[in-house]
Amino acid sequence: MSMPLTFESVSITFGHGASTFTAANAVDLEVRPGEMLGLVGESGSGKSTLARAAVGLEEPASGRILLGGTTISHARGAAVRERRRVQMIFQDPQSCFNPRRTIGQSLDEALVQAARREGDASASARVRRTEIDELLHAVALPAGTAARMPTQLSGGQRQRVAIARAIAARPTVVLADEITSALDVSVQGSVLNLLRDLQRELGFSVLFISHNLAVVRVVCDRVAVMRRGNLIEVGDTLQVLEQPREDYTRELIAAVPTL
Ligand SMILES: Nc1ncnc2c1ncn2[C@@H]1O[C@H](COP(=O)(O)OP(=O)(O)OP(=O)(O)O)[C@@H](O)[C@H]1O
Repeated sequence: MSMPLTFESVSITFGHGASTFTAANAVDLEVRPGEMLGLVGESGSGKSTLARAAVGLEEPASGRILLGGTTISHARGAAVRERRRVQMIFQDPQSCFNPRRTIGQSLDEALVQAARREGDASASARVRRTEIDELLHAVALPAGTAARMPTQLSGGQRQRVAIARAIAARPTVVLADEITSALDVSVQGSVLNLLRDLQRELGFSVLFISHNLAVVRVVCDRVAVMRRGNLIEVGDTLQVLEQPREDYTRELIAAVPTL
């Protein structure tokens, strides 16, 4: 199902009173159906915080986040199930798996949740086992991976499983937060290609958070630039990277020798 993910004047703060820190300041941003939108900006500019709010890990102090017509920030009940159409993949794939569950159990849980949300009768365990094999195949891992524990996998393998789990949730939007920066350079490209191939095949949109402007240039349709909690520029990738409107964007680009 293709729907935009919309941030409407979203502010996110940490702390209280005089020590209140604004990590996101009235951000308006739309991730359009099917696109790959890059989100760039220096460390601490609020990129992760914004993404985390879309999956309920932070709560906006004001503004709201919508998926299609449904408000998914401050979500309760049915809206929480809707929000699972937004899936986040983190930099460190180690931390987001239950260490006591096999990979197969984690994928199974995502399949069951998605089936419930869609109102499908949850398929039998045998059918789900086949689906798990297919998911692992889609991310180029052997079926035997299902029986393994997260700690028994390499970083690159775990990140493939994280992608498989996101896909199992039948996502409308995938938030990819620095998903290759903890990986060995030799496997970064294959994980990125995998995400892009699956996006094309399944049609979800991606918010691609990255410090690597060279990669953003290759994979993203549009780019949004954040600075100190403010969204300062958004546009087509080539326009933003070749004819930036903001000095800050120009400085960001100048700091990357490979461009
Ligand atoms: N739980 C928290 N409590 C207090 N401050 C926080 C918390 N989470 C984030 N921040 C602050 O909010 C700001 C934005 O952080 P965020 O992680 O969103 O930045 P980022 O742009 O994703 O940075 P990076 O590129 O380094 O990941 C930072 O100054 C950070 O210190």
